Amino acid sequence: METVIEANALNVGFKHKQILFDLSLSVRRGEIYGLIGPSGAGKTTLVKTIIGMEKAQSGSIEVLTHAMPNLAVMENIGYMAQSDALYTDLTAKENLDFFASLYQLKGENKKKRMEYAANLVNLTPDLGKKVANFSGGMKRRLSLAIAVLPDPEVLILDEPTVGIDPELRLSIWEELQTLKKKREGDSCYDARHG
Ligand SMILES: Nc1ncnc2c1ncn2[C@@H]1O[C@H](COP(=O)(O)OP(=O)(O)OP(=O)(O)O)[C@@H](O)[C@H]1O
Repeated sequence: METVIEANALNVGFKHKQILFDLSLSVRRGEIYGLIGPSGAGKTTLVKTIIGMEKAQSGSIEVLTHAMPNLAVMENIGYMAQSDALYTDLTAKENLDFFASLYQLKGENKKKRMEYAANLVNLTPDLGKKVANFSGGMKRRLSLAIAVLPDPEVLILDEPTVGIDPELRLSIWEELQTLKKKREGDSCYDARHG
């Protein structure tokens, strides 16, 4: 099976602190790859290095066979950050619409993807509400909806179900499993605490 994320001998650090030491990993197409570790271990740092937001001091990182950072590859990665990057003055629907446009979605396909993503996280009834009035869990759910919007080949989720109730958490994981089976094109990278 094709490798979609390939990290080799990565060393990443900030000023005087080394965070990742000689780290290598390989994620194949269709694989759900979970990363578990204590707070501060470097999970988010690794995620950011994979998508090209942090620079490695040495080593290499390729996504979909391209060295990162690579703008075209970025468009094929759904990324849900640990802290929600949402426009709180806009409604949930306006946020989805904005990010859908960033992902170059248009017309009927854009509408379908927005409906699918909102439904995935049970936010359809709340689409008209301003995000400023959302709870923490609702913001997490909207962030997850945004990550899946473009139907990406690689889905990177940093603690996706924190603050989401157990029932919805289960249904989100079931849906991610379905996505993986259905498309064989989704690779999920999930960072969470052990
Ligand atoms: N931009 C930065 N500048 C300096 N230090 C940083 C920076 N980003 C992260 N760190 C440090 O790197 C270490 C790893 O942080 P990181 O966020 O990757 O951990 P984590 O495993 O994701 O933790 P958590 O589970 O709490 O989110 C921490 O000690 C953190 O303070």
